[in-house]
Amino acid sequence: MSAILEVNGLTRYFGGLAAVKDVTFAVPEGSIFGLIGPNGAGKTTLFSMVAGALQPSGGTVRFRGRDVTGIRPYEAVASGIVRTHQIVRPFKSMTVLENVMVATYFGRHGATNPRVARERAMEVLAFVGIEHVAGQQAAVLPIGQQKLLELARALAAKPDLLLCDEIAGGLTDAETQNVLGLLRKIRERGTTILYIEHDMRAVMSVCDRIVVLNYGQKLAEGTPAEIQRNPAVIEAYLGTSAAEAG
Ligand SMILES: Nc1ncnc2c1ncn2[C@@H]1O[C@H](COP(=O)(O)OP(=O)(O)OP(=O)(O)O)[C@@H](O)[C@H]1O
Repeated sequence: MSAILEVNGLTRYFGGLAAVKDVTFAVPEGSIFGLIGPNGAGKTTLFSMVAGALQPSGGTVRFRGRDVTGIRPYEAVASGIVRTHQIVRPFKSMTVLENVMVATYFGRHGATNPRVARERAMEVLAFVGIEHVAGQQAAVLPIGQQKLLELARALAAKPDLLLCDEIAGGLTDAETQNVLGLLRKIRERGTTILYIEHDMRAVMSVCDRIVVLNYGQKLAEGTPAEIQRNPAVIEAYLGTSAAEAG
């Protein structure tokens, strides 16, 4: 299977701190690819560089073989790279439907008029299962539905590569299972997913392959089974929880 995304030697400094340092991996097209690591490991920084929100200090990002290092966020979306945010940020005074309609105008094959935008937005809301709250104000949704709205907004831009940042954070077990089912369906429809998640059970159950970051560097890469028995990964996580407990 060919790689849709290749990051090579990707590096980002904040002052003297290397938040991401010399990270290299390739994401196979059509996979769910996990990005995990203890707090502060550099996951969101790496995501932001792929999404064009943050300039790398070094290294390259290639998407479908094309060098997209340092592109602007709108260029990333236009080329098919779309992210969700860990902290969801809907337009709060707009309805759920309006929030998704806005997103349909962006991305490849963007909507060209309100009728198309509305139709497409309703389709996406039905896909994630919140079409029944389409007319509600986004601000009043409970967290579970806010996360689904965040996912719907990203999908409305028709990504080829969906960057999914802790979509299961703060959800109940049942809500998490629902979201994981949606990620699998999204993969079935041909969209590749790069997935940051703290919930280990979620990551292990849904990912085809996983990269582990620690202190900004790649610590390990492999299948969920390989990662679960990797001594360096176990130590990084136990070390973190021991430090937190202390
Ligand atoms: N804008 C910034 N300015 C300065 N330092 C930053 C900035 N963004 C991130 N950092 C630092 O870079 C490191 C990596 O942070 P990052 O948010 O990428 O980690 P993470 O793995 O996503 O963490 P978490 O799991 O807690 O979300 C941390 O030490 C963080 O404090």
